Amino acid sequence: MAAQVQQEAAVGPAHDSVREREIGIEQEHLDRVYHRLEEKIHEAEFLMDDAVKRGQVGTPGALAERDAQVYRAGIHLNRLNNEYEDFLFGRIDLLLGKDGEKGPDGAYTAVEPAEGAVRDDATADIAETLHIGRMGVLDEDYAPLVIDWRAPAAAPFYRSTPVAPGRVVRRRVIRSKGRRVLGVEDDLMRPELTASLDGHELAVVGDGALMAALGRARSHSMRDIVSSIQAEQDMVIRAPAASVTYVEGGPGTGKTAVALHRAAYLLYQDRRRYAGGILVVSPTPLLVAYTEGVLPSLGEEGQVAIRALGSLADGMEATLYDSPAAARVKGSSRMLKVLRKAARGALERTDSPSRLRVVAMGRRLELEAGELDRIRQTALSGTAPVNLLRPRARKLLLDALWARSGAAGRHSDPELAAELRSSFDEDVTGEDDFTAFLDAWWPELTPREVLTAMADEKRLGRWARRTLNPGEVRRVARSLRRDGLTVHDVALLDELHAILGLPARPRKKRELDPLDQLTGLDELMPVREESQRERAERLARERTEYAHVIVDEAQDLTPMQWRMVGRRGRHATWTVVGDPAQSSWSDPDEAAEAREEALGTRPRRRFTLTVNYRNPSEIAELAAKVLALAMPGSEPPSAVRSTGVRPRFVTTGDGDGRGEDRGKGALGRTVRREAARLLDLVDGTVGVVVAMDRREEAARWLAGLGDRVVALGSLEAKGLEYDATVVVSPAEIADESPAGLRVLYVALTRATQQLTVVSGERDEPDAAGVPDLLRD
Ligand SMILES: Nc1ncnc2c1ncn2[C@@H]1O[C@H](COP(=O)(O)OP(=O)(O)OP(=O)(O)O)[C@@H](O)[C@H]1O
Repeated sequence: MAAQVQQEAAVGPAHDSVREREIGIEQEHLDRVYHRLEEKIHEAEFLMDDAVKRGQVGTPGALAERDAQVYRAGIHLNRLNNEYEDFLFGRIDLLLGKDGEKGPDGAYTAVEPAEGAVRDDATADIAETLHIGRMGVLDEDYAPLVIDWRAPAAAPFYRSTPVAPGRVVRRRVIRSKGRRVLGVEDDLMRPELTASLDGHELAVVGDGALMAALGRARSHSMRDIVSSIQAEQDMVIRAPAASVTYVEGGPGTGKTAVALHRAAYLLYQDRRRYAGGILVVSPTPLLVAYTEGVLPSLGEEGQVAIRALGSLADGMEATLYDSPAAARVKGSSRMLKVLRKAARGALERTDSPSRLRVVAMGRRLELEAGELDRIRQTALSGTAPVNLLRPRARKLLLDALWARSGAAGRHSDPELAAELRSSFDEDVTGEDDFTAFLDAWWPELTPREVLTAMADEKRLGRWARRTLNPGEVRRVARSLRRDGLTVHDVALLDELHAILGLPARPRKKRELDPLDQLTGLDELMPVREESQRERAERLARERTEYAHVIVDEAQDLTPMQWRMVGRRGRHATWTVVGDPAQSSWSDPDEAAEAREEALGTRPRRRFTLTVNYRNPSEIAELAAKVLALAMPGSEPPSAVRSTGVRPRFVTTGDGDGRGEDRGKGALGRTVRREAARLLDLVDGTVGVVVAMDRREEAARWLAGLGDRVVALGSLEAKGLEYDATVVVSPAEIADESPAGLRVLYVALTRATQQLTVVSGERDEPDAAGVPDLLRD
């Protein structure tokens, strides 16, 4: 709601000369900021040069000094070389604060105005002006030229509203590119006041920065929202990192944007604590690619790993999808029982030896199949990791052979008996036959081997008895016989990794670097052989646990995926963002249970986001009809703007359909024509969303239309957005799976400007082309 209130409060078109003057004022400030930055660059370059010279001395003292200098200079250079758009983007003009105390960033700390700051005749003086930007800059007297957007002093820029203005009189968004100020947009938080700054009345320019941001064309990369974060979003971004922060909100409420800004905020707050890494879990590689530019634009990348669910486990990169029926079984927590049995059962391979023969102390000893089986079962009792049980199995084999040898009763003196036994063990284990037997009979299993064994329907049927029904066994076994890994296989492999207890892979030896001793700070260094990105990648590969875990689109994680993610944040704090109404998982209750288990007993702090910043109201209203079917009684978020353009409905039919184009291939031709039409109407991207098994076909329909348009399966559309979308056959999408209506709700909420719905016959369109599912 905050956004709407602010929009109404914006004061309309100011005179052009006022606008020019205000832009000039901000330009002067930006010039000062750059001047100061240049001084810092010179200082940094000097420090770097000097440090290199000192480094040549080579004494330990000089080395430590060099480290500290290089480190400080590196921070400056690294940041200054990243000249982002909107380096400086905000300004607040404030009334005198209550207590007149200043915080470490040089700004007054009071949130509320001092008594008497507003005079009886509703006039007031501006006592403090703060500029907000991507990083803090102090002038030569340590007064703030720019406040970092994450600093406490910047909070009123985001939090202040006309209902609760605090000290803020005017909130200004400044648009700049490099060194040039392009525009300013003001919101008055205290419109009833006549406020003066340096003896002049405060000017008000523009008609709303938020609307300008929302109306911008979309590209294939998400933009940061640092200059227009809304109050309810800011509450989430700055929530303390204790325990679990849980955020719900409908489509387009900014959950993904908020989650990413929160990562940047947490790093700013406590960089040392988050040296342990922040993991952002995303549902698809497409969403990872879409969002991965946001953190670098906020000046953060080294410590944050954004991973798709299919790439979360070591070295895997799964992009294939299972059929909904197979996915439903593979994602279910029932698989845990099956995997435990499979991990044990997979020890019995077709080439497993059925007898053990050794010669010890001059005697030929033998263990038969029955005895070996019994030993295996004894060794496997309990829940210890299978690969770690090999020493126990080895010991049991030796016990059995010892019993066969008849030597057990030979000595009554315990010391002599122990000596004899130990030389017996040495004798046996020194034999190549014994080692070869052990390797074949108790091989060290890998998760892949076990998963491959599960592709055998008969064996899987045995391991899944009383857990899965025969139809489910068939589906899982068949899906595992396919080439390539599916996204759901990755969670199974990760679980098997835990069940088997593979010894950790030896870490690659790294050269000793004295800079590494500056824990958690070294990723800021620019002058290194390894780039920040490479380092982040390497750390992410080596890292198995994180200090903070952010789960995006949390409603979609299956129980098995929750277990996988949970293992990466056993000692972490969490931010979990999602929308139950968009869940593509068939059994939300089962997933909720697994989520609760992964998050443990940590206290939860809950937030709800209520404003849809993506869809115009015309599209949001249509989507709400599907929401009412998918989750009766749930409230859609309220759309913040309207475009006046209603969704367009087009019918078609292969064969003898009722659409304009009825011949064979009519659907493809129609979709292509509609996509081309939208490409003409919008400047940015167009997404064509189809049922999952039409993906390849749809890519062919769009061939040659250029890279502003993409074809997507319904599940791939998750979290993404486009200027315009074509949703193809709502009925096909809804019928795909038990969660089909919720998936359709996702598909219908991807557009920022225009939506076209193309129906086939299955959609039963009415005379106006509106499909059955989208009618009142
Ligand atoms: N305060 C804001 N200022 C400007 N743009 C915003 C703001 N909040 C959100 N947006 C924009 O709205 C769009 C939707 O945001 P986002 O993708 O984070 O929503 P979401 O809640 O994750 O949606 P979904 O549930 O559909 O995935 C994005 O383009 C985002 O940049």
